[in-house]
Amino acid sequence: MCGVVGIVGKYPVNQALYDGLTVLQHRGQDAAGIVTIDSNNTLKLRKANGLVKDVFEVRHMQRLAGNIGLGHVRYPTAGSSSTAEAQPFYVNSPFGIALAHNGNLTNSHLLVDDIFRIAKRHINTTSDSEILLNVLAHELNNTGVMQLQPEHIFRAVANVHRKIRGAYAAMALIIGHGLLAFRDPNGIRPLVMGKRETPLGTEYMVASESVALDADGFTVMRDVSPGEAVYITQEGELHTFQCAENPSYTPCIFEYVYFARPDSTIDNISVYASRVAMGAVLGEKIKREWAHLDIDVVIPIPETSTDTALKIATVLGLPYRQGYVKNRYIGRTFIMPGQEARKKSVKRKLNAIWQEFKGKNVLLVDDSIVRGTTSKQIIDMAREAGAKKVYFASAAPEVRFPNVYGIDMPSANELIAHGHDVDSICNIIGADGLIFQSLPDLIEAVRLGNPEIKRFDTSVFDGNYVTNDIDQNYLNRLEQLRNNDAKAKADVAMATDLEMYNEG
Ligand SMILES: O=P(O)(O)OC[C@H]1O[C@H](OP(=O)(O)OP(=O)(O)O)[C@H](O)[C@@H]1O
Ligand SMILES: NC(=O)CC[C@H](N)C(=O)O
Ligand SMILES: [Mg+2]
Repeated sequence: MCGVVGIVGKYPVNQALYDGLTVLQHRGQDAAGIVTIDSNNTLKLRKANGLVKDVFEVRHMQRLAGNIGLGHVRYPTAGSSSTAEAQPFYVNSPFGIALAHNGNLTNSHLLVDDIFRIAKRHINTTSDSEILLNVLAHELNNTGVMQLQPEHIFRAVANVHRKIRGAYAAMALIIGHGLLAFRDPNGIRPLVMGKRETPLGTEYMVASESVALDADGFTVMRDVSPGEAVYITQEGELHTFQCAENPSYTPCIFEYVYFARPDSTIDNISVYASRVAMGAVLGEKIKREWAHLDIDVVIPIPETSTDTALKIATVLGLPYRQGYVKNRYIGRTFIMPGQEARKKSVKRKLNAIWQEFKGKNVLLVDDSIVRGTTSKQIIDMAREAGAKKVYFASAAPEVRFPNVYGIDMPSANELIAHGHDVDSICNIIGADGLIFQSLPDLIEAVRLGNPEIKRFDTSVFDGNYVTNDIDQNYLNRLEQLRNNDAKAKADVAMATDLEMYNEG
């Protein structure tokens, strides 16, 4: 998952972009970048590996001049983790365009050849986002005009929709024009727009999550619709248009389970309320199926599961205790790039308060069990702290299928639930009992917030991919490209291609 933010303002936007990225940090911890257009119509870019606070020093911020810009935090799902694939990407023709992308294209392997043959465009990295930028650039070029009008831009986006598949919430700065943002026709990844009034006029902002708008004092106008494009000219005129032929509203349900911040509202659904609702339905299931168990206390696994766990405790009429303390200086473990890093970080990140465990039957609650890295270690910790019995509940169903839309779960074999039933997962993680939310219950909990959404992308749970273009061959290829070994090799290889991107 990545986070994107773009602003067309009346004042310098560097600080607001930085602040927006800081509150989207949970969506990507590997790299960050900002690009602005200054008063000479020059793009100013800074991107590097690392957290937002480490990537941008004062000298970089001073360089990022201008009233219009965009930013990105990266969690790689294609290519490597190297700086060369940090975003935004840039192409000089037509006009000068810089692009940032959240999501993952599912036909990028088919597009590279076409781009070279038809558009004579060279792709220098293995990032799907560089491909997306070049497809967009080619379509903008094909309009044949020097000064693009909104209809030219929207026609270009319509053609991009026709050519690319997969998930994309993307935004581009076009020199001499403005900021363009668009969302894939299934609305898999989130995108929201807002505005802020100033003495010099209205400023607009588009971002992955509403929390970025809150942080910058923008009010939410609405979500960008699946397939829709939003174009804000450099002068601050807003244009929107539905560019997809057959849009469908099928957002990724995993945003609500894990990715998004609870204080965000995505597609009119409060992430926080959806997590509480997940606790309500799972609490009822536990009541029905585990009535015979003697649970003393409900303990969340910080951070994401806390809202769900509190609700479960309320439904069960049991105490809720913060039995684990989270080290606030360690990031999210799941979105770390390699399994070794993830494993090591769990113990550095979480520590048990033994008094909450000693002699008790505890029910641990997590939002999801994906590779089982967290649950296994956390259960060991509970036992070491003296727990008598350790039961485990997951607010999401078993994750059995790879994700192809911007979450880095490329290989079914890395998933603990792949090929295992609940009893054997329970054995592997070492729990005395394990219960999962059912998929219909999860969907119901999230849909409560917006019943107009008829379907979510639930592919990691049921293997039904909303873009209808994923077959076993695709999944095999993905697995080969992105299993742990392949990723490590790609990182080493790309690291030697970097120098051209490495401006200080
Ligand atoms: O089964 P696994 O492969 O371990 O993945 C699932 C775990 O990873 C995430 O936590 P993370 O530490 O990333 O973030 P959080 O602090 O937001 O919960 C998630 O909340 C689960 O705890
Ligand atoms: N998680 C994402 O949205 C990743 C975006 C893009 N596919 C990349 O790897 O950079
Ligand atoms: Mg967690």
